[in-house]
Amino acid sequence: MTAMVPAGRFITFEGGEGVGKSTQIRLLGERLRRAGLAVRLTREPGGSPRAERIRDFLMAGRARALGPLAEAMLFSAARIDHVDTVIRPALRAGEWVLCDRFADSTRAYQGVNGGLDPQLLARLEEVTLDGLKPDLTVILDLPPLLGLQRAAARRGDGAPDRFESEDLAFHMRLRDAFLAIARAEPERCVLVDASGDAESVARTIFSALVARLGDAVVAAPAPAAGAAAHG
Ligand SMILES: Nc1ncnc2c1ncn2[C@@H]1O[C@H](COP(=O)(O)OP(=O)(O)O)[C@@H](O)[C@H]1O
Ligand SMILES: Cc1cn([C@H]2C[C@H](O)[C@@H](COP(=O)(O)OP(=O)(O)O)O2)c(=O)[nH]c1=O
Repeated sequence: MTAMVPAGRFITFEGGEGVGKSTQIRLLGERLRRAGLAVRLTREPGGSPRAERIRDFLMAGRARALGPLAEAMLFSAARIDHVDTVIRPALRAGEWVLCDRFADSTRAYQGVNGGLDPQLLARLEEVTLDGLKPDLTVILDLPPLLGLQRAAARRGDGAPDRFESEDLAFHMRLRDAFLAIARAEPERCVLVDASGDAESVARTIFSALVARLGDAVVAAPAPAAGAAAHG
């Protein structure tokens, strides 16, 4: 008889450009590993070999000419592979999956991007996720100009990608779209002010996580002596 593995937890990070998602995922991942949990960091679009190929196409802006609906479908196609081949198997194996962007990014970016019927987008999300729902979604909030400045500083001389190059009005609407998601689903989402330094934002996120999923964090097996905090 095989021992029952407790199911993992699925935590997604969302927000506009340069809000600090990658930084915070890394910090939370390190902290959860130190607590003895098996942690998997992943991202969208991408996260599996097939989805990464779709990512390259999307981020180069090559799907833009196909129009907003086709672009939304490509993000969803990448997500189906990522969910099936990475996220669900990891959760079944008891891992804590931390994902940099997920379905809320399609709601916000493709919703703001243009003229799509919200009901159609909602239906697309439903068939794409097939019942999968994050246990917690951290929405990082920052004034768009600040996020774009952070993203530009990170990029250096490189060209802005498909959505960084949209105008400021787009990024203001995007912020409102994420705030609306946080308001509409308070049981799933936690809204975090991302304007502080990385360590203080990380502390806020960890407190929220303990408040929402505390039992699971506390029930984690103690890390083995000398265990690496990464890997
Ligand atoms: N709290 C913070 N304060 C200032 N700079 C930050 C903070 N968090 C991240 N950064 C920096 O801002 C840039 C974007 O952060 P990143 O984590 O890559 O954001 P995202 O994944 O949301 O695009 C990086 O250069 C990062 O080092
Ligand atoms: C997952 C997803 C991302 N996106 C956009 C958001 C980002 O501009 C881009 C992902 O690029 P990425 O380099 O991961 O950006 P960031 O560091 O801001 O997370 O794709 C969508 O438009 N729809 C989606 O469903």
